[in-house]
Amino acid sequence: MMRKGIWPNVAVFSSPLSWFRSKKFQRIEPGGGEGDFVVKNHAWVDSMRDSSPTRVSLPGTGEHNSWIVHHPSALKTFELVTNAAKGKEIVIFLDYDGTLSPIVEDPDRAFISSQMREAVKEAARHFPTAIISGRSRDKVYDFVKLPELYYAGSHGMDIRGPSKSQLKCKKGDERVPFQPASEFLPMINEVYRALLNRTKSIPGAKVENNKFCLSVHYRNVDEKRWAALAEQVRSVLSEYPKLKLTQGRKVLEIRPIINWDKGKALEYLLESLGYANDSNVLPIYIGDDRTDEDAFKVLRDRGRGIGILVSKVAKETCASYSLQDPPEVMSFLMRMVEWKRHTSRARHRL
Ligand SMILES: O=P(O)(O)OC[C@H]1O[C@H](O[C@H]2O[C@H](CO)[C@@H](O)[C@H](O)[C@H]2O)[C@H](O)[C@@H](O)[C@@H]1O
Repeated sequence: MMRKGIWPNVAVFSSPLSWFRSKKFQRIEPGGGEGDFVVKNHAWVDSMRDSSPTRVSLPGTGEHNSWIVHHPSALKTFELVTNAAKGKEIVIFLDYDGTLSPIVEDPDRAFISSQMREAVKEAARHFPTAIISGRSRDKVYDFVKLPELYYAGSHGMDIRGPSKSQLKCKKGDERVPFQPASEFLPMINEVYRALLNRTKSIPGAKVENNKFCLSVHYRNVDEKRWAALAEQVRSVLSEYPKLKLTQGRKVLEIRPIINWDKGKALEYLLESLGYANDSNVLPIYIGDDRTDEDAFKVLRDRGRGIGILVSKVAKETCASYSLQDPPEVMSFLMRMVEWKRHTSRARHRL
């Protein structure tokens, strides 16, 4: 199942379901010697190709059917969700790309629809709601434009609460962002410039500065040039042992080696909201990408909370439910709001 990867300490998997079987694939530590870069057999191309979920088992296949039994649709089994939510304070966590907005070719044009914005706005009127994204906090805010939300940008390394909200952060002034990787800012900017320079000759490559982390996109790079792009990234990173590489959907993500991820951000936000060890709270996390697995895992390990993977195809995941795509995420949010209104009205009638 598992093959030697392109990057030092990264595994490459022969089937998409095996992506998630080891955490090793997500944690790609730079700094390995030239010999660690396994160019032979083009294993690295497989790794980059595997980050696209189009090669996985599709609905209707046996593999998908058995997967859906273990990760049922959160819409089709909505009652299971509301049964778990009865009498609990719900907190909603949302990923951005692939969850609130569809995956598109140009990362700068991954707009949220006005209907989705409205659904998120309504959700935030009834439940504390946060967006946890790999993008910079400012960029995700520019897309979503809802001041009433919590935003965690740079994979949770830049967290800020709503400016005008009745929600109170227990950790003090919610308007001061929490930035556990602030010391890495100069290094990230330096690496951003180096990557811009080293990848400019590769048509379609795009380097995105997400403030405390960077993305190198290869969605629009001819597959024949992926090797060249990977080599440039590897070579830059080999000079920065305090940075590591992870992979998302046709993107190489570079970030500081600190013990912080979307799962830690979720815990931080729950604590800030005063729900640290509260058995009366039910966090719901919805996301589509590998980095969201850190948050799903936190919920699974706590034994409280609901993880929902956005995917049309079977993938190994720590989430317990699934939704197919952003339109289904929107329907789910609207049903949560409808359910909340209904239960509040019923309570008032008592
Ligand atoms: O945590 P997320 O909010 O899901 O951010 C993860 C990455 O999302 C963006 O890239 C992805 O979406 C793009 C637009 O649809 C797509 O073109 C790209 O191929 C995807 O990887 C964002 O641009 C990255 O910086 C984030 O790391």
